[in-house]
Amino acid sequence: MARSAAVPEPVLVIGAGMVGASVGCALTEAGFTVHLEDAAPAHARVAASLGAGSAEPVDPATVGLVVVAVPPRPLAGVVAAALRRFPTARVTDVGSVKSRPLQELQAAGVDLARYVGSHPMAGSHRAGPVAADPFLFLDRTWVLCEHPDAAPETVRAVEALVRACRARLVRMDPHEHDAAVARVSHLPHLVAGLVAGSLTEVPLEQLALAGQGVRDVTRIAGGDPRLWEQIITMNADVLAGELAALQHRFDRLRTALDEAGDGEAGSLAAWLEEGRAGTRRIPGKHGGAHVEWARLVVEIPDAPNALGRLFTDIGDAGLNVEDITIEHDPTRRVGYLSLDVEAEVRPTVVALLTEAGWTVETAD
Ligand SMILES: NC(=O)c1ccc[n+]([C@@H]2O[C@H](COP(=O)([O-])OP(=O)(O)OC[C@H]3O[C@@H](n4cnc5c(N)ncnc54)[C@H](O)[C@@H]3O)[C@@H](O)[C@H]2O)c1
Ligand SMILES: O=C(O)C(=O)C[C@]1(C(=O)O)C=C[C@@H](O)C=C1
Repeated sequence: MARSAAVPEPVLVIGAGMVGASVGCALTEAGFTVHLEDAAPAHARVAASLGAGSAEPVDPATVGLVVVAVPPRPLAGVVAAALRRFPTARVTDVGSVKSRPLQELQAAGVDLARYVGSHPMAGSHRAGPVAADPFLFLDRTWVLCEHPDAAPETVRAVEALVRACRARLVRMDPHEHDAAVARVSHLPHLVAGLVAGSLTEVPLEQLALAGQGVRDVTRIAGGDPRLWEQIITMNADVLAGELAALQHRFDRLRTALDEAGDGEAGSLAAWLEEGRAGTRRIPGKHGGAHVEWARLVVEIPDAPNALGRLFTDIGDAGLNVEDITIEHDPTRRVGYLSLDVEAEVRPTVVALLTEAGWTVETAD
């Protein structure tokens, strides 16, 4: 992988957990020298063994960039200490909340010329270095939250970090950032927790029916409660307003349900339609507009290289497949490959594959 210029080296990642170790892996993969430090030294060692950098101490005078990837509560203290310990290094952090840590640093009178906060909008419900992924940030948004005291070279160093991790840079004021993540990250996490929490009271024989729907809605609720308690607490003021708006939606749902029970399904249909409209507003890949995928299922004979032939046929036709899943028929010696393609090209794909001799089932 080619090195992108201007990430000041060596880089020191403080907090070698899921995000820190992923930053280390991405930078190491891009050819940069990375050192790792963690309050739990075993985390730094595990991250190093996974290719995130070196767990050996670094000469403080040489450090070019410090990436602080610790939980939100200790974050400002760790940033302040890093500015003292590494006198020529630029410092950033990847914390999920941006206003409170900045306020804490400003209140402590820290000189912030060498610090600017940032936040990669990529993560996982898993914690610790074992969840590290060098491609975590690939084509994901990474928010840079500038403040008036940040020196231009500091901003440039963090821009270079984002580029080296192959993410897409977005600039936002810290307050604006916290308002946005309250809506697109923190509130969704709380709502997932509401649904998942209610599952603790569902009998096991009912849970046995769980399909993909409930898994999709609850996955993020599996995140580390110790981390999320800190994220939510540090953005609690903004979230209070979001919860009030949600309560209003909830009340509308109650009324719509009562009306539906009385044979008047109009407002329930409108409520559901609004939900669907919301899903369509979420940007698609590469930050582009939402794209509606259409699914088709191809029967794959249990024969040598059947999958290879299918992908050759798809590739020869110049078609782009967005996602695939494979299921095996329990009774016949065939498998079923589900292909997600752009809705508008589905008829073309069906026609081409049928012509090439494949048995294609469509949902219609
Ligand atoms: N989890 C996500 O999806 C996600 C995504 C983007 C940003 N973030 C942010 O990234 C940061 C790290 O989150 P994570 O998911 O990697 O958590 P994690 O629990 O996987 O890792 C945190 C690491 O920090 C270490 N640590 C804690 N206090 C420390 C201290 N004072 N000094 C040095 N090391 C310390 C822990 O031992 C742990 O290894 C948080 O601020 C979080 O808000 C998380
Ligand atoms: O994918 C997940 O598991 C996440 O929750 C990642 C997620 C998000 O809400 O998108 C969570 C918190 C972070 O601050 C950034 C990213």
